[in-house]
Amino acid sequence: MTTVIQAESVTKSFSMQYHRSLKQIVLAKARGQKTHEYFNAVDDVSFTVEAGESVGVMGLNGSGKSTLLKTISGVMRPDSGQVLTRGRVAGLIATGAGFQSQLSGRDNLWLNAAILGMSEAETKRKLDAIIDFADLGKFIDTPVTYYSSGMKSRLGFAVAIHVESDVFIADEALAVGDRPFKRKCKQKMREIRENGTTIFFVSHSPGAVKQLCDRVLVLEKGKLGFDGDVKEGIHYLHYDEGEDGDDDEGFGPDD
Ligand SMILES: Nc1ncnc2c1ncn2[C@@H]1O[C@H](COP(=O)(O)OP(=O)(O)OP(=O)(O)O)[C@@H](O)[C@H]1O
Repeated sequence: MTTVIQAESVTKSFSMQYHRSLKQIVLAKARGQKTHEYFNAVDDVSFTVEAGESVGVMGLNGSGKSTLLKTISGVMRPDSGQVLTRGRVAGLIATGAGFQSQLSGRDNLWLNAAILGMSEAETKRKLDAIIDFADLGKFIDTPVTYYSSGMKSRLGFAVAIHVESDVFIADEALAVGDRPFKRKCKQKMREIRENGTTIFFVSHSPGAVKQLCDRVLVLEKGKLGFDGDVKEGIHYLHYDEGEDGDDDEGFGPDD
């Protein structure tokens, strides 16, 4: 087995600001009050992912999922611990990250492809497929500044999903497209998985995680609370109770 992601005691902390203006900060300091506090968004998280595994990352809002994803993609550095990855890591970390709003969708496609490490030849080869996947019609040649958030998401995802990668990482919260688009993304992610690409997928949707993943990590206030079987992980989170057990959010179950 080949390890493609190795996270060792990964910790990322942020500061929580209590005041917005300089005046408030100065007043608070003069009164001897705290102006900010540090907290661990990701707290001493360790795990390994083997090549070909499809791992879901679940947890309540603010539990550190996106932050963990960013440390794996290299967008953020852990404050302590380390993340080692093998091969090309690509995916959707932030909708429209790196988009230049005054440039057209087509120009941004080239730009985004370059940012994600695609060569000119690779982008040329896949251009039609990416444009076809984004399905933005004439809007592909209008400035991105006029795009809706869903349209940006379509373009970002279309590029990311066509990058040949060893590890594909995706934050489902960023796939804000409409239902047919989500269905298309889900199908594409299944294909990627069948091709043997390792998947690291942040989701709130038990249905999507059950369909796409063979293992789940559950984060709790930045700590790794569970690592193992998908059904057990969903049960650990109590996401299998009540009506939400088989939701159709995100890339959820087939329609
Ligand atoms: N750049 C930042 N600066 C300060 N705090 C941040 C930053 N990014 C995230 N946080 C904080 O870190 C914590 C974890 O955030 P994160 O986005 O990783 O959570 P999440 O599990 O992905 O949440 P959600 O399910 O709501 O998307 C939150 O308390 C958030 O406010």
